Amino acid sequence: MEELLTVSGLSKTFHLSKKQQKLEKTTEKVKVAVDDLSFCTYRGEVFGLLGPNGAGKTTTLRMLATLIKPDKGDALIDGSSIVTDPNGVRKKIGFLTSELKLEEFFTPNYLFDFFSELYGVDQAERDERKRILFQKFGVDEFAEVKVANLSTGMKQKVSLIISLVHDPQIIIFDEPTNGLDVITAKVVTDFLQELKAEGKTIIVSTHIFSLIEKICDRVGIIINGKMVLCDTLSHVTAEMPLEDKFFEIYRETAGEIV
Ligand SMILES: Nc1ncnc2c1ncn2[C@@H]1O[C@H](COP(=O)(O)OP(=O)(O)OP(=O)(O)O)[C@@H](O)[C@H]1O
Repeated sequence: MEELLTVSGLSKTFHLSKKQQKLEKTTEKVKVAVDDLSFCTYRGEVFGLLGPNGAGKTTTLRMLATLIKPDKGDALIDGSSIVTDPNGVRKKIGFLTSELKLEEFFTPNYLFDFFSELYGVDQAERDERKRILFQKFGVDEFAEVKVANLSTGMKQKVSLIISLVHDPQIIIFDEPTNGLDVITAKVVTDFLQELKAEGKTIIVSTHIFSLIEKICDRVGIIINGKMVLCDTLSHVTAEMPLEDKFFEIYRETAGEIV
């Protein structure tokens, strides 16, 4: 199996403002969000990063997507380093987060073309990809409607499509079904399975056990910024269901659940 993503000792600490200290209910001035994290992802697999709120999933994926820099460590994505070659990484990945805000004034059609041009996608290729993706997600009817007037689910579908304009081989999704209604969540989950069938490598973060069980080949459990278990889903669930295993590990590492 070929390692397509190799994460080595990634760490990220945030300085907390007074307001953040209050929100986090702490007097500590810093927060270690990601603590010496290492794992790998093989070509063509779906890797799930599972963890509770605040575990460090989003921070990890934002570092992999080169949106923020690690304090320590590195990750190689298809040979490109997130530290020394962020532009190389950006060409190879698609990054989607439920927090992605599309510019409300523009239409899906305009945004697709805009981002395709940004990535240097050939026009014929762009039009064909747009036709397929717009049809698959029912965006064609809304192609000329301003983002501001789209429903939340439709906005999320457009964000997903936009993240794929350059047909990336590696797709990084932060909480892909967060905030979606059940129908849209299913469309997105089914699509992830289609992408996997096409041979794409997918990294998803989630706190939803069923999503991991449905689509992931391997899973990494992250608690308090540390990777506490990383293995194939079949190994992790050999003795008990994923949810039970997760809580067993959680009690061992973070203490009793209150
Ligand atoms: N920009 C920031 N400044 C200060 N603290 C931050 C910042 N971003 C994240 N954190 C803190 O780092 C920790 C990890 O956050 P992160 O968003 O990575 O967790 P997560 O596992 O994605 O959680 P969730 O499921 O709630 O999104 C949290 O305590 C969070 O409050």
